[in-house]
Amino acid sequence: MSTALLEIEDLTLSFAGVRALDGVSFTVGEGDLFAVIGPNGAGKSTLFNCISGIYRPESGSIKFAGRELLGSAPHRIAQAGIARTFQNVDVFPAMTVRECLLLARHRHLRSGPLAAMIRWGRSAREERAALRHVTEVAERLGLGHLLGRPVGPLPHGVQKRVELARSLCMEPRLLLLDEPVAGMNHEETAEMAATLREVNSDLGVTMLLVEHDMSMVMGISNRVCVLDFGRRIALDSPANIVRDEAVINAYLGGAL
Ligand SMILES: Nc1ncnc2c1ncn2[C@@H]1O[C@H](COP(=O)(O)OP(=O)(O)OP(=O)(O)O)[C@@H](O)[C@H]1O
Repeated sequence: MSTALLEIEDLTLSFAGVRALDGVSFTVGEGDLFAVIGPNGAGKSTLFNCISGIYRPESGSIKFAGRELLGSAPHRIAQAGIARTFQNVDVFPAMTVRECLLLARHRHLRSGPLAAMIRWGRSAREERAALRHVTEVAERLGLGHLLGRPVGPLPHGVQKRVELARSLCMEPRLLLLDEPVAGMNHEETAEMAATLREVNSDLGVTMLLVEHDMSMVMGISNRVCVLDFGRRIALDSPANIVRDEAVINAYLGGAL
């Protein structure tokens, strides 16, 4: 059994009387490729928003590497080592891939604008290191030849890879992936699945994934948590989840 990296305990949050999360608990182990699935409105995005500090749950606890995250601002949570990808790449379309990745990387630098003026030596070194790191990440994700190209006109599948690269430039310990293959064709989905597996095993990045593509989820994850109406209805290996009657009735009957 791996060491616990993310411990979610009894998380509850309501919106105008609707229980978006209702006493949800689970643990993501270091190195896991952990999926959260469930029908529309099950509470998956709400869960991500709680972990990344955008929503504050009414009760419960979210521990990351043993430290309570509840009440921490989103930028503190990111600094603690949790990065997140969004369903759509949220950048200025005219930005190049390089600029987009450098922007993410800059949050990682120690020098702010003032330090950049005063201690330009360290700042220049950090800039060079940032550029090296961004290039390495882009090459690993097959984006090296696109570094100078604007993000806006790139095909959807490539933009999703840029989004993944952007989050990896922050060197996260835990990556929250929000529907990483939504809108992708079969080939792009297979490529993205292989990349995620590689990032998980080669870079040792633990992943928490929300996705509706069930064959992709079952193919890459080692643990699956199923939510329905804000409640956890199952938590098991993919092989057992596809046979679970409650899961089939609530979700997989329609999704497989
Ligand atoms: N900001 C909000 N204000 C009001 N209700 C919300 C808000 N965010 C989520 N909800 C409600 O909480 C419930 C859970 O929604 P959530 O978006 O977390 O589900 P989901 O599992 O991510 O769905 P999907 O698969 O469609 O993205 C839904 O009933 C939704 O309408």
